[in-house]
Amino acid sequence: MDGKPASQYPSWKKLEQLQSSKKAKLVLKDLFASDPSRFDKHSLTFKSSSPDTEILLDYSKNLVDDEVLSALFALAREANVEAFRDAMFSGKHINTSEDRAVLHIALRNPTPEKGGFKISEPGVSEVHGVLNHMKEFSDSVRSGAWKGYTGKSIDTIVNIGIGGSDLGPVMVCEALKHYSKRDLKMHFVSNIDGTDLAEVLHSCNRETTLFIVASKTFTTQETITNAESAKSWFLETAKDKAHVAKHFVALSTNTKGVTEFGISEANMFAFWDWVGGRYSLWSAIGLSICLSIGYENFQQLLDGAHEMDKHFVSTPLEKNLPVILALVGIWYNDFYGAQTQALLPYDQYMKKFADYFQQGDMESNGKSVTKDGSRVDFETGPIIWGQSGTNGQHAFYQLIHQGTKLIPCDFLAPVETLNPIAGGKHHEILLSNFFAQPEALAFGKTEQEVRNELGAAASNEALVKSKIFEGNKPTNSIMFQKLTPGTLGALVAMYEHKIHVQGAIWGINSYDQMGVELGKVLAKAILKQLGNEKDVSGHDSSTTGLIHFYQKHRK
Ligand SMILES: O=P(O)(O)OC[C@H]1O[C@@H](O)[C@@H](O)[C@@H](O)[C@@H]1O
Repeated sequence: MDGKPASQYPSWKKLEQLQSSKKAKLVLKDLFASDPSRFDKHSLTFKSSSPDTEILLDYSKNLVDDEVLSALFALAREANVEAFRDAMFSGKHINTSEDRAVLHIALRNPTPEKGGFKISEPGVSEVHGVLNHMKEFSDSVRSGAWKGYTGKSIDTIVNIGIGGSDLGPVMVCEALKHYSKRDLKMHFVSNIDGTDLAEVLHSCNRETTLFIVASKTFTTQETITNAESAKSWFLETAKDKAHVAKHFVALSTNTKGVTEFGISEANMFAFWDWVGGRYSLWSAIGLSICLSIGYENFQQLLDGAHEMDKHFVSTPLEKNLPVILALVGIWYNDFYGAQTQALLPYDQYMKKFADYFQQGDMESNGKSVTKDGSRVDFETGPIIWGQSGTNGQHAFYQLIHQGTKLIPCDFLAPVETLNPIAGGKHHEILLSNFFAQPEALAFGKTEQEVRNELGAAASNEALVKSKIFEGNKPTNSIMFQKLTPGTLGALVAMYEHKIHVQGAIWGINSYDQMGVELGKVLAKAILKQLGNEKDVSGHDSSTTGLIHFYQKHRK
């Protein structure tokens, strides 16, 4: 909690010993054979009544036994995970490098009278006022009452933002498309590459398009440049700058930047410096989500997340879903040398889930010094990747099954589909794959099984070897009833807290992102030198050569 390197905890040493002494014994086939109640022992259900949500976490297919699990829970206790969690929830400035509280949990917190957590930090009491503003505004746009500069209703939303000001809204709008207003087109522009904006503008009508400029700092080069270009495009026909107010709104913590851009404060939706970009979808940054699915559904998303917050705060570590995910993740990341973690949702609506948590996890825990500035002597955040099933099966699962790398995987699926087409046939096939993959990964196929299958062809030794599945590949399986806003909120919060717990154990600051700065600074300096070959200075020969090549060949 105080930045002590994790490798100094007694249980860390114990886990190292367990890994080397037990590795050969931690074989899923044997663990399941010797304990018929393994699933019952190592699966948990999260339930919440508001909104109605149930999530099953089956972590029985992990390379753990009771001794390993108890050492992992001991590690969490030695690292003061509970105290660190409580420090976050009470508004302590756990983002030490920036001296900030970390309070995305306050964004989905009901008022204390309605049972919310008591948090005293400037801004927290304003949360519900901003939510009301978001409700009023989104209701008015969705009902058609909000008119563009020629008196027509809005039929197209363009969210301009990048990183946390893009990925959360994109992921949630995609995940909850089933609940969306289908006649309101949603677009997201993030890249500074002009192609991103240009392609979106092709399908927009200036009279009926609303631009949301989403930027916590309102200084991000990509977003401000895209927003300026969108404004110029709009003014090509709207002409009068006064019309901007009907077509541009801002989501930001920077009132000055917003008003200087030409958006009035009345059209600004505020949030606060204690909301990290990658934790901001619950804040005003979620306005595009409200517009797409309506405020009631957005509120359900927040409520689902809050229910998971309550679970995280009040459940003993041994029954705590985010804690268990974090600990088994650490087991592979730090003791088995696993470099990555795959997120594999068997729900097409969740196709952006892994992309979203690439930022969520990798920007949070991609750190190599602890909070007190020591270089870590262990591995921190994993590489997060994945895509929706079954597409991944026909692309990269080969490597997970038979490659040389250990890839712990989380499989996620709904019991019920939102699109039961062909009498539910698609969903049954989808789920049969969801059940089959972790089974195949865990139990594999032996040489003998391959020989029996091949019959006479088993004389081809190379063929036999190529068909063996070693198995013993660890997975978590997560099932939920169906993808409702509340369930999605709970799932996202579960992974947020997983990241928090891992960061706490590693002693790193999960809430700053210094690693994104250097490239930005260098790009600004280089931009000034691009005009003239003679201005290019201060670089290595490779960078200079590349810039000169560009300058020589540009038209
Ligand atoms: O929301 P703004 O301030 O434009 O930042 C957008 C993104 O910028 C990046 O450099 C990171 O720092 C992200 O965490 C952040 O989400």
